[in-house]
Amino acid sequence: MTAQKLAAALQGKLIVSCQAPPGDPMRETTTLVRLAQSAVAGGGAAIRANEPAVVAAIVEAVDLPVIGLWKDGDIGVYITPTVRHALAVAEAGAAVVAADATDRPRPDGSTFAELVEAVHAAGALVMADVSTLEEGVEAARLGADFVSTTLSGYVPGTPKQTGPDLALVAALRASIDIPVVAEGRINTPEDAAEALRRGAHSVVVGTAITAPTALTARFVAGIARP
Ligand SMILES: CC(=O)N[C@H](C=O)[C@@H](O)[C@H](O)[C@H](O)COP(=O)(O)O
Repeated sequence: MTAQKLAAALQGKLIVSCQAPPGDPMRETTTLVRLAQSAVAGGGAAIRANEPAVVAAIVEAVDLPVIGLWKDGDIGVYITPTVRHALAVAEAGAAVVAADATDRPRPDGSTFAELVEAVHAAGALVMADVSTLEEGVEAARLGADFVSTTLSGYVPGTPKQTGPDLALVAALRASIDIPVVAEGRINTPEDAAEALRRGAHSVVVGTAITAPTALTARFVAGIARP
């Protein structure tokens, strides 16, 4: 699919992230496929999913574009950290490969520009997961098709917030021409609508829809006696 066609399909729409952390009972391929099917039934416009085997199973099971990634570890650059990871996600059938586009060193010594080139050569699009305005501007210059605020709050020096980084959404929207995706800590439908008002092209929601362990813990903390 071309970037223009996909962007048109996702404008103003909800992308549902169907992931589960290591050790979580939901981290099982058929369970994650069911989550993706539920996202389809509820009106989601695309799925974001982790790991080639899960991406492939969801591509097979649902008729929506899949934004794939491959998390490896949880420190430094861990979202699709190398060209090898990116190509495996593209080969699994993802329409879009999401990858860390921060300015930190990548484990294979490659550059984000090389990843973009390799993914495009494999026939997929690229979503740049960034933590700052500068990274988003650079990712757009390097040929990313979408920029997402995924990593704001998770990279040292970026604001720790309980909700989405709406200031980053607005700043990116004012600075680059490619679609800006709001992602990270979108906790409510109101957060999602506000992100669109602030200039997001689409919104990605994960935890608030697909993470019963984290949601249960949130309620448990909410009713704990002080
Ligand atoms: C920082 C990082 O590793 N983010 C990951 C990226 O794929 C996922 O763990 C998040 O669930 C996803 O970004 C959606 O965000 P939220 O779950 O807050 O709606």
